[in-house]
Amino acid sequence: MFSDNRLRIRSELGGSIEVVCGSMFSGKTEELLRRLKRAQIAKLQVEIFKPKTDTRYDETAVVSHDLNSVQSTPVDHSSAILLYGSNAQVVGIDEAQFFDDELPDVCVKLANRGIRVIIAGLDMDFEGRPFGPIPALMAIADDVTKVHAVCMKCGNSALFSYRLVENKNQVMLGEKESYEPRCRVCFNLD
Ligand SMILES: Nc1ncnc2c1ncn2[C@@H]1O[C@H](COP(=O)(O)OP(=O)(O)O)[C@@H](O)[C@H]1O
Ligand SMILES: Cc1cn([C@H]2C[C@H](O)[C@@H](COP(=O)(O)O)O2)c(=O)[nH]c1=O
Ligand SMILES: [Zn+2]
Repeated sequence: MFSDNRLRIRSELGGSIEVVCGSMFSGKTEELLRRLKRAQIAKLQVEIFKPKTDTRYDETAVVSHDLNSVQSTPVDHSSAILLYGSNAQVVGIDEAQFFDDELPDVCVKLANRGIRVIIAGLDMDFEGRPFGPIPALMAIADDVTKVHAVCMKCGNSALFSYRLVENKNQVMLGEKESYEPRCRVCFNLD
């Protein structure tokens, strides 16, 4: 399991960028919430953001598939995080794949101010293509954690999000009715 001790010490010195990525249902939001909860227990000032467009479970809260949740600030552009996150010691960002291409620069600015930035998002879309700013964030991160779901076809480790409905738009909000996690073999079956 990821240990945040090393990064916590580093963040006191100069901030850091952590990325939690993987397929849908792989536990990205749970892992983000776990790290943020530990920061809150440590009495650090925590601010959480998500894209305004992500209204799937709730307009404002970040909610995991197991319905654990925490209040957040929905923003329509990554630059707003610089403004609203200015007093934070730890900034959490969920569903980061939906943000604009300025998000990596915003995260670097926050980290350079001494802030620990924890980002969760899909690394690949339903076609297995890199999704939004996540690949660029992975490149500049201090630490990248790739989590895996369970393949709904065979039970192996899943890294892809298979879309069950006919829709070719890259962005299509949904959950179990529209997507299932699959391993590489099962993702390429049909
Ligand atoms: N196929 C699956 N593989 C793993 N976890 C699953 C699966 N289907 C449902 N879950 C549930 O989803 C939870 C993870 O939810 P969440 O953290 O919101 O994932 P993510 O943010 O990566 O989509 C798991 O703890 C588990 O209870
Ligand atoms: C693969 C894929 C997913 N989405 C959407 C579907 C969900 O609303 C979110 C992912 O949420 P999770 O917390 O990771 O389960 O993204 C999409 O718009 N396009 C895609 O290709
Ligand atoms: Zn499989």
